[in-house]
Amino acid sequence: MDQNELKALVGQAAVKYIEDGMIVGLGTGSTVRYLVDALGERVKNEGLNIIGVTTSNRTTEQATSLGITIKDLDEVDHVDLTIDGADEVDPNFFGIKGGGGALLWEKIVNNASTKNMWIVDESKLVDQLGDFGLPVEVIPFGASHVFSALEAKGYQPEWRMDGDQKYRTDEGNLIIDLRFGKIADLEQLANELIQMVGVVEHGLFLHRVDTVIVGRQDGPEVLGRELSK
Ligand SMILES: O=C(CO)[C@H](O)[C@H](O)COP(=O)(O)O
Repeated sequence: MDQNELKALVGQAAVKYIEDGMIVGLGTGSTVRYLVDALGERVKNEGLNIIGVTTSNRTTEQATSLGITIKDLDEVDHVDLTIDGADEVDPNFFGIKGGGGALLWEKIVNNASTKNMWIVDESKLVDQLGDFGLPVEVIPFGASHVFSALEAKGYQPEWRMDGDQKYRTDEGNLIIDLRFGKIADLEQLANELIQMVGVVEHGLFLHRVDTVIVGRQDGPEVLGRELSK
């Protein structure tokens, strides 16, 4: 199986954890696209009655086109289960997210959710986080000063680009990718970044996930707390 087939495999495995009546957080990315396709099938064929809360405008567009009911996070009082992708996952289920630029809404929906599941192909599993790079979302006002401060710390920042323009998140913010390789102290870096004025969020997701479904050549492997299905 190639990487896309492994992504499809975990998307289809994860949809089985969605139960009638749930409020479901829907992540962003190419792996989650397969999940949303499979969820659309269940809504259409089984009459599954769920409410989705999305983490990006992209996911909202896909889900609504498939007949999935979507509400804003502020219209619901809780989220039962959020299923999202990730860019790197370590043995503690700590991860890096934001490769698709949706890290801020993803972290907010994750935080509102009773249970969180990640779906990844096996290439995303690493011993130590960092080689992917670490996305940091900053507000546009004064962003070059945040960039310079990150440069001065030796974090090798790069602007996330969209063609010849700086990439804009759904929230209208900018993303700076840090490229300094493996991260020695995750908690320390997470605290340091979130305290920088102008930084809105970073892509380190620590202590945030219960279950990871990994797409392997011999089938999906469920790691961590098995959620009922
Ligand atoms: O964090 C994300 C978007 O902000 C994605 O979940 C992450 O980039 C994984 O994407 P993909 O499933 O396309 O590999």
